Order: sequence, then structure tokens, then C-alpha cells
Amino acid sequence: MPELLIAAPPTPALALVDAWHLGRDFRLEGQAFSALQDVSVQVRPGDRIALLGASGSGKSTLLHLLGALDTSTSGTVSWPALGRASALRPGPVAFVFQAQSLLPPLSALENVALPLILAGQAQGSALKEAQIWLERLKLGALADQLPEELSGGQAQRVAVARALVSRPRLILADEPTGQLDSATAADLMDVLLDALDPGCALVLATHDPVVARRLDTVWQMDGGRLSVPGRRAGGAA
Ligand SMILES: Nc1ncnc2c1ncn2[C@@H]1O[C@H](COP(=O)(O)OP(=O)(O)OP(=O)(O)O)[C@@H](O)[C@H]1O
Repeated sequence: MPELLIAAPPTPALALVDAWHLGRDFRLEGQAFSALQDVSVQVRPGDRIALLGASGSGKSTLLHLLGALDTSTSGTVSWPALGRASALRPGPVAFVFQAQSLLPPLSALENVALPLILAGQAQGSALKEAQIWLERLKLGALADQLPEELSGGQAQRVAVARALVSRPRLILADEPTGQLDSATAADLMDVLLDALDPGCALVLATHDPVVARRLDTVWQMDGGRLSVPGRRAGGAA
């Protein structure tokens, strides 16, 4: 009699981030002001998520909570696949900021090597790895340039290389194309998506629907709330 094989359902990968009813209040001139209200989201390995919203809608506030740069006023956030908040950086979580986040006195190469050196890697091997990442992002020839000698698009690519060098499992990018023209923004998205490890998740805040459409999922932020969570970019809700 033939053996009956019943395939076990695949085990879902542990979430990288699990946020539950997050709220964040600030005090402005003595009044409590709610920048984020009741946001529940999960980020899983390989997710490509655009956090789309107008200026002031709460995108940075949410990214900071997801990356443990800030603590929520209400709700909880945990990192089931990554460990405790204190273990998140440098390494499993990397940030890319809007602009001018490179250290001015360091060359492009030294900026990229910095997370490895801060994590205890010997300088020589850190610089070698940094050079590999600069070349992967088509910046090999600019290794010795200072940040002030780079164009905005080149500087953002160096910032992306600096985020990728520690082989993070999650990248939180806060308007990385915010100061770039549309062609340069498209180039940056090309190199970022091309260089990203398939298992690495990306959450990218943007106010630009064209940039958001490059990612698989859109989280729409409005007035501190997430509306239409999980909607496919460019597709039906
Ligand atoms: N540290 C803070 N103290 C007081 N208010 C804050 C603070 N951080 C953010 N806010 C307020 O919270 C709201 C959301 O800000 P946030 O920076 O998250 O928006 P955003 O969508 O990222 O905007 P942008 O696209 O302009 O960066 C804004 O009204 C902002 O002024």
C-alpha cells in the first residue's frame, strides 16, 4: 500500500517586529499631542513596505518606535526574531536617514566601515568590506571623497552602503529620497532594491507615491493613524 505523505504546513517565520496598538504622545506648550494612535503592524523577513504619508503624518515617529530609537506612550513593540531592544544595533537593524547623515570628516569609505569598526571589527578588514559595498553600489571610484564632495544622490548611496555593510535583517529608511530629484530617487531605489538581501526586510517612509510603488506593500499614514494597512502598492485594496 503506498505510503500516504501529508505535508506539514510551513512554519511562518518569526516576525522581525511586532507592534501592538502603539501610541506616541508629545507635550507641546503644556498640551498632550498625539503623533501616533493605535498602530498595530508586523514586519516579516523579506517584507518590502512603503510607509506613505504627508509631512507630519507620523512616519518618522513610527519608524523610531519600530527601531527602538524611541519608546511608545501606549501599546507594545517587540522583536521576536531579533531579541531585545538593547541588542538591535549595530547589526540586525540599520537606519537610512533623509539627508546629511554621513560624518563630515570621514571619507565615503570610512563612513561605510564605521558600523563594523564600532561593532569591534579590525579596521583593515572593515575597510575592505566597506570597499566591496561601495563597489556594489557603483561608488567604488568615490571611496576617498569627503561627504561635502559628493552629490546628494551619491551621499545617499553611501548612506545605503553604510546601512547594508553590517548585513542587517531589517532596514528602516526615513525619506531616503526626500531631497533627490525624481531620476536620482529612482536610481537610489534601483541600487537599494538590487543590493538588498532577499531575507532582509525594508520599511521605507516616503511622501512620494512613485517611490512607494516600487515596494510590495503600502502602509498609508494619515494624522498619526494607519489607514488601509497591508494594501498592495499600485493594486486594489
Ligand atoms: N520630539 C517631538 N516633540 C514634539 N512633537 C513631535 C516630536 N516629534 C514629532 N513630533 C510631531 O509629531 C507629528 C508627527 O511627526 P513625524 O516626524 O513623525 O511626521 P512625518 O510623517 O515623519 O513627517 P515628515 O515627512 O515631515 O518627516 C508632527 O506633528 C511633529 O511635529
